[in-house]
Amino acid sequence: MTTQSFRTLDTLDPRGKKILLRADLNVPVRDGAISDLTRIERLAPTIKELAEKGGRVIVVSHFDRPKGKPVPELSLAPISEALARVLGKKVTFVPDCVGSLAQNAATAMQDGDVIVLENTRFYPGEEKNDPEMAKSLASLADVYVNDAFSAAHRAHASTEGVAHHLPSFAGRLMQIELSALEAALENPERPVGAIVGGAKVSTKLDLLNNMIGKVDMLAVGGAMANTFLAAQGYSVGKSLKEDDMLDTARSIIEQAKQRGCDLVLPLDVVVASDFMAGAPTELVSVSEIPAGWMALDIGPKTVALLTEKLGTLKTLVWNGPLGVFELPPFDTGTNAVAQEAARLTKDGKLKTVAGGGDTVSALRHAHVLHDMSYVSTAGGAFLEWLEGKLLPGIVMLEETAHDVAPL
Ligand SMILES: Nc1ncnc2c1ncn2[C@@H]1O[C@H](COP(=O)(O)OP(=O)(O)OP(=O)(O)O)[C@@H](O)[C@H]1O
Ligand SMILES: O=C(O)[C@H](O)COP(=O)(O)O
Repeated sequence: MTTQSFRTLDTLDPRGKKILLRADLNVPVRDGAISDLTRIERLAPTIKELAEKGGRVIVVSHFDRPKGKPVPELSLAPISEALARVLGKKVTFVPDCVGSLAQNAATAMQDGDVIVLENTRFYPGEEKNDPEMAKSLASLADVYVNDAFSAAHRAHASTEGVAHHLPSFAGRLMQIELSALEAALENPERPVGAIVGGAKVSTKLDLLNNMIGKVDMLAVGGAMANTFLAAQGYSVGKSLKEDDMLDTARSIIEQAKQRGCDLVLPLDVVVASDFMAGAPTELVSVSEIPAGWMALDIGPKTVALLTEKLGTLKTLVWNGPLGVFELPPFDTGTNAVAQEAARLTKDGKLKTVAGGGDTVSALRHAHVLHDMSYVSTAGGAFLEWLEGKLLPGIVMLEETAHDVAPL
């Protein structure tokens, strides 16, 4: 999968054209307000470029999971207002996506106008990738631009189906996301390492297997590491672990050896008697986790080991926290390693690419989010990409790249 294999805005003259722009306006909302504008801010350059060149930009997106029915609280109306503020430009919201309101609004557009249509997931055809819904969306526009890397793992009408019916292009954010990910894993400056943390081996099995074949060093942290430690015969008390994954963990350890991947596991951990702030804690070696206690963070010897390993790398991919970062003091290990990665990145010694919802929260919590070389806007799509899966939204852009003569 390479960015060269699909068309970009470099070969699109948008003047006078109606452009169906698939964005990802699925922004986090807390207490009724957007809590993070990153996705909107990262999308804005594509819209600005298209509108400033005289394109008529019809933005479509899903928001949350309304399951094919209109849910008033999940309307894109307030998000289109936020988009207007970020763009510093009028944005018209259309409370419809495939019906006559959308058709009329698209027809009435002038060069440089931007409209946002209602949540694509208010319609059952979206997630079913219904060809009728795809055709209906396509009928609104002359060309399709997909700028939603973070939704590219979904084969939906607005991410995949519509590209069968219109000349299709990758937007600027899509291009940037793919270039950054390719630079980290497809053609990285070596040595390349990965930090994979989080809760469960079972949800990251494909990712671990794919990483082993691609990286020179793989550090496993978080509760996932407990499963690996248990697989090596350590007693991990009442730490979160997956007993049905012990054989799998052993096979990953063996595979890593065979493929020359340095698999790094914790040497020491911070344990607590209870999963709560203020619970008594102890720092122990992984061979001394007391019965009835749980490992909730990596310890200082592990931080020192990871610091040493990071110093040998040129490229680092990070997904998943190394401990329960939401509950101090169990954020200490994640914070320390994140700050070291940030320091090396700022010094120009390391290229760091991070992604995933919890990972972004953990890096923000460690105050280093903006010090990484690249932080993906994607959660699930980033994980699937790390797993080595083909993402339908991107496959479609590639397959249709030569269908219609460039506009
Ligand atoms: N030692 C541990 N014990 C229990 N939970 C842990 C431990 N280390 C990390 N976690 C928890 O793992 C969770 C993150 O894991 P999860 O696999 O769900 O997310 P993720 O894959 O990092 O998220 P995303 O896909 O959004 O990047 C965090 O809530 C964190 O508290
Ligand atoms: O937030 C995301 O990861 C994307 O917008 C996809 O959302 P989904 O998991 O609801 O398909």
